[in-house]
Amino acid sequence: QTQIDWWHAMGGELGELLEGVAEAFNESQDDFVVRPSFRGTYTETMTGAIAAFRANQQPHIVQVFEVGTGTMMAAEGAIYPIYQLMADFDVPFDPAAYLPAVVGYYADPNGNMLSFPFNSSTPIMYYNREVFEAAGLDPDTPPATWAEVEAASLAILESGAASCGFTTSWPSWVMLENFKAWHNQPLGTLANGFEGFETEFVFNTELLANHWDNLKAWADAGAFRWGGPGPGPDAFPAFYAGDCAMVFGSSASRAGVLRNADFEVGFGMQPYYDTVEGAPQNSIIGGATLWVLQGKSEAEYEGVARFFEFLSQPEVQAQWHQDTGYLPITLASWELTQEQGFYDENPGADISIQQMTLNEPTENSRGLRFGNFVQIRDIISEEMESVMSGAKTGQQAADDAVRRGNALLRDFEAALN
Ligand SMILES: O=P(O)(O)OC[C@H](O)CO
Repeated sequence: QTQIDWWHAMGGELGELLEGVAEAFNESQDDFVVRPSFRGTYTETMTGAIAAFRANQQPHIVQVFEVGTGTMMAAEGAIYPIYQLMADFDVPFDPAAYLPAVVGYYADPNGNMLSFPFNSSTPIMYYNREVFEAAGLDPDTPPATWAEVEAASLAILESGAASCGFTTSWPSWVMLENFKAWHNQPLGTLANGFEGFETEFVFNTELLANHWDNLKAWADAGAFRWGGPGPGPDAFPAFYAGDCAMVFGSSASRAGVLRNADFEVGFGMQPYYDTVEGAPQNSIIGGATLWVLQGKSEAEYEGVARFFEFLSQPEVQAQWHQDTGYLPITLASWELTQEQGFYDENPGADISIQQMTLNEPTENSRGLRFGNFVQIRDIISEEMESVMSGAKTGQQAADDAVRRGNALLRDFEAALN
C-alpha cells in the first residue's frame, strides 16, 4: 500500500473528526493509506511544512489556513496545483461544483483551483441562552448590532447572570478582517490583494478605530474580555465556564461548543454598526485548504488525487459540515444537508451560510490575499493588545498596524522579484 502523509492543525474534537475522514478513505479502498499527523497550530503546521520542504522531508499534503494562501501561491516550485493534479490523474474536478466564495478565494486569476478546499468557516456568534434568560433578555433574539451587544452585555453584568458580556477568538479575523467585509470597507487596495501583490493596507479608518476604542471601553466596563492574541485561546474556555455570555468565533467551533458547553447555546450573526450604510454586507471565509507539495512519486500523487476525489463526494462533505460546523463546500453537499432536514433539526446550523450569502460579494467582501499575512496577523493582534492595555488609541494602533503591515507587504513583493 502506498502511504500518503497529511499534516494538519486540528486538535480536540476537530482532530478526531479529521482522523475519522482519513480512516473512512482508508477503508474505502486497498491501494493507499492516508496517515494524518497533527502538527500544532495553523502557523506551526505551515512553517513546519515549509522547513520540511527545504530539508526534503515534506508531507504530500499540508493543511494551510486561509491567510497563508498568498505565501503558498507564491511558492511556485514547491506546490502541485490541484487543478493540474486532478487533470494528471483523470479525476473529474469541477470548480463550479463548489461555493463561489470558496472558489474565488483559492483559484488563480484564470479560475484554476490551486489548493483543495477542505474546511472553510466564517465567524459567527455563540451565546449562552440560560444567561440571556437570567438577565431578562430574550434568548430567541440575539443582539444584531454593536449597540445591542453593548446593551445586552451591560444588562448581563447588572443582573449578575455572568461576569462578562462577550469575548472573541481570532481577534484579527473577527474584529478586523470580517469586520471590514461585513461593513463593506476595504482592508487593502487592489480588491484586498486579489488583483496583485502591489496592494497596500487601508483599513485604518474612523469606523475601525472607533470600534477598537469601543472594545477597550467595553473591556474597562467588564462588557468585553480580550481572549488572547492569534487564535484567541482564552475565548472559548471563558464561554464554556459561563463567564462570558457571548463569544465570537469560527462556525467550526460548533463541534467543540456542542461537546463542551453544559448549557443551552444559541447562534447568531456577527454584529454591525447600523450607522454604516450597506452593512451588513457578507462575511468572508476562514479555515484552511489542503496544499499538495512537490517532490513525491507518481504513485503517491495518484493516491492524493484519489483521496481528494473521495473528499469531494457530497455525502462525505455533508457529514463533515454537519459534524464540524465548517461550511458545506460544494453546492451538492449543501443541498443534501437541506434534504436530510439537518437545518430544521439544528436551528442555527446555517447561520454561517446565511452570512456568507447575505449579499452578492463586493471587492471588499470576497476575501483577502496578502503575502506575509501570517506575520501581519501577529502584528495586528499585537496592536490590538496595545489598545486593550491602554498604551494606544484605536487610531494609533490601526495606523501602526497599517504601516508595519505595509512594510511586510513590500518585503514580500521584493522577494518575488
Ligand atoms: O478555526 P478555523 O479553522 O475556522 O479558522 C479560523 C481562521 O480563519 C484561521 O485563520
